[in-house]
Amino acid sequence: MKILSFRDTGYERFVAGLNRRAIPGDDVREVVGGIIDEVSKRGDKALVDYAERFDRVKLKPSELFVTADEIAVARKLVAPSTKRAVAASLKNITEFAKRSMRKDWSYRNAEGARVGERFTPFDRVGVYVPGGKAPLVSTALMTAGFAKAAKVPEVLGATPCGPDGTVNPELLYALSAAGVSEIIKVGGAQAIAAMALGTKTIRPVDRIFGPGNRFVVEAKRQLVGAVSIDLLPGPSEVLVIADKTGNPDFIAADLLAQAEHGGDSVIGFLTNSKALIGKVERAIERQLKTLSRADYIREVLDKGAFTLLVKKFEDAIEICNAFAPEHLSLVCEDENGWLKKVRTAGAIYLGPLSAVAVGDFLAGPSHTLPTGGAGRSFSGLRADQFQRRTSVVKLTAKAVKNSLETVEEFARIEGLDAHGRSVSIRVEG
Ligand SMILES: NC(=O)c1ccc[n+]([C@@H]2O[C@H](COP(=O)([O-])OP(=O)(O)OC[C@H]3O[C@@H](n4cnc5c(N)ncnc54)[C@H](O)[C@@H]3O)[C@@H](O)[C@H]2O)c1
Ligand SMILES: [Zn+2]
Repeated sequence: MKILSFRDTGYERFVAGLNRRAIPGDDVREVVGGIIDEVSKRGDKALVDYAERFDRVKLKPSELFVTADEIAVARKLVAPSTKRAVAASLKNITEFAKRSMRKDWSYRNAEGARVGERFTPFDRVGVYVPGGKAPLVSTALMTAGFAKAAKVPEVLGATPCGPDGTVNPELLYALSAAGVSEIIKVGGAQAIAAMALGTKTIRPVDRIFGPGNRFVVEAKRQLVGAVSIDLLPGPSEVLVIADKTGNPDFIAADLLAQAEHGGDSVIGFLTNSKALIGKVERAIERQLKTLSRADYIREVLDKGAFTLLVKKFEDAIEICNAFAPEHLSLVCEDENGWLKKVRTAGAIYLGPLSAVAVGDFLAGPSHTLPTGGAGRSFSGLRADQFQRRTSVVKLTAKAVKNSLETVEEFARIEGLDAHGRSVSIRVEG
């Protein structure tokens, strides 16, 4: 793990580099552009070819969908303890979603017109669940669970299948428990293209949700316009900010948990306590010995982890706001005071006991969060993103009359006579 102190040369440059913009590289942009093009021209045939190339599976176009039988088998295979865990997580998700959903409202404006907003669920959405490295059961819930809470009638799930053509039964169970109506065994950028553009067998959706690797994220970005999207949730990251009160064992555990997410993970630890850095390092070494994937985690830490000794605690908060971490663990005295100063983090875990993993699986807010600096411009996935918004305007005779003078003035300036007339005619009549 890289360790830098504010006294070191290179510190300023490193910190400046943490002020990121989520701009994809040329290579990913081109690869994904090509995939979208192929799917739009060759539809299901392209999906079958990419499944063979990237997921090493031979499928026929008729085998792209998970069958009702496969779901039924998954339901039987899944252990009661898994069913309980899925239910516990869905319960919190549903309650959290209910509270963040937008509600219809109206009021009378200055001229006496009734104006308001109406919210209706999207008709058909797509939910991508990554499947490249692990069956992300929790991600199925943290996306589709919100669609269900918002009462979206049609939810198309997409996830890559294994070389034997099957999808992990726990994942199938979770998708079905979260109310997904159809599931395609398609991964990567090609899945996003298929959901956005449609193919012979796959009907297109109105909006696409869910995280993925850089190919998935880039496909969502390129297809905005054909569909809308939730956000750009890519490879996971954590920033831990602690003062001298930080518990080194807990901090080490969170950093190791984050590293477990894999190759592209970014893991940062910021503190104004030099003593804590040494303690956390030793705790990491101690805990690594007890973990089954120690070698792998060590590699991820070497590649993506950094520790910074900042001069003042507020420097850490400033770096955090520039970095816009997906997850922030904030452990310090006066945590509520410092909390107010954090603006760009996707999700904040407050205090020593708030393990990020509880948010990953259970707490209620979606773990689908902006990464790569996108937290400056996007928020995490929310239930109200599954609602389409429409405004409603209703005029009474009095409101038309009261509106006339202002409308006529705008109509005159903009040279739109017919607009003025369409209102005056209602007053005269
Ligand atoms: N930000 C969040 O909220 C959040 C939540 C969960 C997961 N994630 C992230 O999602 C990611 C999941 O990644 P993953 O790879 O395991 O699964 P994935 O399903 O996103 O990607 C697998 C697919 O990528 C495509 N692919 C692989 N190599 C390719 C190549 N060279 N060219 C073109 N396409 C290629 C293949 O089609 C494959 O099916 C992780 O980085 C994880 O951190 C983020
Ligand atoms: Zn995690």
